[in-house]
Amino acid sequence: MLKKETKIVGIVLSGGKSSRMGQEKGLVKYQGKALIEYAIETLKPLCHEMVISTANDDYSYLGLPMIADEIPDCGPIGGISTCMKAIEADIYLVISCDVPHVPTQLFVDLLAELNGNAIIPIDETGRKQPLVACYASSASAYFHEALETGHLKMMSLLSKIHPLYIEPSIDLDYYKQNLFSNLNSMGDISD
Ligand SMILES: Nc1nc2c(ncn2[C@@H]2O[C@H](COP(=O)(O)OP(=O)(O)OP(=O)(O)O)[C@@H](O)[C@H]2O)c(=O)[nH]1
Repeated sequence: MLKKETKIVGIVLSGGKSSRMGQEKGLVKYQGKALIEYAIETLKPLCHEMVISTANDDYSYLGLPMIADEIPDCGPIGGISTCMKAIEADIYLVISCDVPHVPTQLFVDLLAELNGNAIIPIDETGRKQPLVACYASSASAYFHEALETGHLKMMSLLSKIHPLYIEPSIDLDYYKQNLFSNLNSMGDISD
C-alpha cells in the first residue's frame, strides 16, 4: 500500500532515433492518435508529474516538460538517468512511446507489488520489459552509474538493480493480447 505522500513521476521515453520507423516514432498516428499519446494516457492517472524524455520540440504540443538526454545517444538508460536527475520522486513509472496496448491497470499492479528497487513485468513469451516498468528512487544511483561508466546494456543494469519480475495477472483479458507489442516500423502500424 503506497503512502499518500508518495510522489510518483512518469517518464515517457521518446528520445530514440526511430530509425526503423523512418520518422519520429512517438508522433506516428496509430488508430487516429499519435503513439506517444497512448503512453501519456496510460501513466497520467497515476502520476503527480510527467515528463517526456526527448530533445524533439515537436512534442511541445502535449504540454509536458521535455528533458533532453544529458549525454546523447546512450539509449534508454541515458534518458531515464537524465529524467531521474531532473525530477525528484519516490517512484518513477517508465514507458516507451511505442506500446499503445499497455493499460493503466498494469502499472497499478506493478505499484501494488513494489517493494525494493524496481518491479518489471515479464511478457507472455518470458521477456523482461524494463521499459514498461516501475523504479523506486533507490534505483536511480544504478542508472546514473551506468551512464557515467558507459555500461549501457539494460540487462546488465538489471542484474545490479535486482528487480522483482512479475507476470501480469492472468485474470485480466487484455493480458492475453500482445500487451507489450511495440510498434517499430510503418509495417507494424498498418498490421
Ligand atoms: N531518451 C532516450 N530514449 C531513447 C533512446 N534510445 C531509445 N529510446 C527510447 O526507448 C524506447 C525503445 O527504443 P527503440 O524501440 O529502440 O526506439 P528507437 O531507438 O527510437 O528505434 P530504432 O532507431 O528503430 O531502434 C523508445 O521509446 C525510444 O524512444 C535514447 O538514446 N534516449
